Amino acid sequence: MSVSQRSASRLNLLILNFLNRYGSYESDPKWEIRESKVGGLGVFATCDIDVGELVFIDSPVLLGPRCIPDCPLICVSCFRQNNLASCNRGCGLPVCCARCQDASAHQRECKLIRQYRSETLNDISSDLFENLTPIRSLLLHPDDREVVTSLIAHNRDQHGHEVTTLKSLGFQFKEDDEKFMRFVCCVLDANAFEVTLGRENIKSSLRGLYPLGSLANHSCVPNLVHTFNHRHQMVAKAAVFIPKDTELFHSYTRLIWGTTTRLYHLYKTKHFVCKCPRCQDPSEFGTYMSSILCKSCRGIVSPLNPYKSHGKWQCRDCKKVILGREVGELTTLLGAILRDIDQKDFKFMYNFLQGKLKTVVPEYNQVTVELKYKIIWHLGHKQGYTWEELTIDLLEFKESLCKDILLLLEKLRCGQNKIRALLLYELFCCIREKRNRSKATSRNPITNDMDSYIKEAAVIMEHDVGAPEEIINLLEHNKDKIPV
Ligand SMILES: C[S@@+](CC[C@H](N)C(=O)[O-])C[C@H]1O[C@@H](n2cnc3c(N)ncnc32)[C@H](O)[C@@H]1O
Repeated sequence: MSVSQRSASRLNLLILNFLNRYGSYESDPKWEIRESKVGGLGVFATCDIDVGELVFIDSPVLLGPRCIPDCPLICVSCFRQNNLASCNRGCGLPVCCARCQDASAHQRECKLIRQYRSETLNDISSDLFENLTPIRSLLLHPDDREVVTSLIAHNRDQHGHEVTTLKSLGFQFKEDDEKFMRFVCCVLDANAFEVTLGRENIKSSLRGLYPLGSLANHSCVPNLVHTFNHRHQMVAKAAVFIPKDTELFHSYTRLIWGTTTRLYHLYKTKHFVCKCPRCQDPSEFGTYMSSILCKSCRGIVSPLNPYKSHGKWQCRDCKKVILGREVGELTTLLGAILRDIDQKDFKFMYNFLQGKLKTVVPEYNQVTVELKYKIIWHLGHKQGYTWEELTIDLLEFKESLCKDILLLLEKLRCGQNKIRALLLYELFCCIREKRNRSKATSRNPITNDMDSYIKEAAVIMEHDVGAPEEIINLLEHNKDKIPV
């Protein structure tokens, strides 16, 4: 499709037909594709949408492994991780059983691979596995090909390297196929989502191209929350109340990153400068997530202009001005310590959080927030710190960290997002553990908020294949009791 044909009305028709083909068609959709003020086309609400309400369900037009170094291997048919062996027809892709090996979709890609690379492989090729998704695009039905061709593509040098890797593995593609695959790589880089697989012991995830999902633009104050269900469909719900005619936004970055990091990440990966209300506010809605503390008076130092992180930063209290370079150096140093921390023990994390960090950055600085997040996932989960092993003090410490980050998310106007759901569940587990112990020692129960925490978590994570098992069971067995 040429650029001039890329009109909103054409895209509406294409996407509706696509959803129809894949069984997620709605007779009265709550969305419409229109020209966006932020960039190109976007998706808009055609009616008021309540918080938590379903906005759309989208199917992947293309789904396959992610192209990241050392991506954990999974079966290319069923995406499971167990009993992997190389396909015995010699394509070099991992499959888990004869049924997956004989699945028609795999047979087609296997044949194509053997056609394009004469050498047969007896072992699994992880290079081929990581670069399989563009090969899959050659097998698209012409109608789906038209959908892919209608999506925007990034055209910088960094995109399309997957095809170069495949050629270095001995693939000799027809010219048209190579051109199309390179284009698809550029479309994937502009639009693809990371798709969670959900099984708790699977570390891998997929790369999926969701036509409707990908037409929604980005905001760091998103009004959509999306999850993936067991059929790998994207389920988009309203994270906040969305009035009619409002543009629908996902977040393409992590919500608990500060503005400097988010802007850099969005520019590097998606090549645009976000102008959302959070990015424009030097205080980030009063959270000061990118800020540091003033060396002179311990006041909060924030950028005069968030879009010039290397420009001038000023202390809110003593008004002293410093250069962004100084802030950058401290943030880089703290970031490096944080990255290293996985190997260190809990005591180190605890002392760093309660000690040094408090003297150099404000309480919601992104490094502090990331460290608190790490500690939350350490306590109750890691060896030596399982729920039963935690002291009451540690349970209460974890509880306070969960509440702290939930408050931050509220300040950031995030609504019903996935981090909120996970934190609510962790909070529920803390309080349940405390209650169980107080029962054992016949003291009175401490609190009874726990039911509301798990219920809200369940409402947010409905349709989420990555939800904790207890939430999935709750949704399956107590449907009537949960106000979904
Ligand atoms: C997944 S696409 C979104 C749909 C796109 N607007 C279109 O017309 O197809 C991502 C691209 O949209 C643009 N975009 C998304 N959010 C944006 C924003 N907040 N500000 C500016 N451009 C944005 C950028 O070009 C980005 O690379």
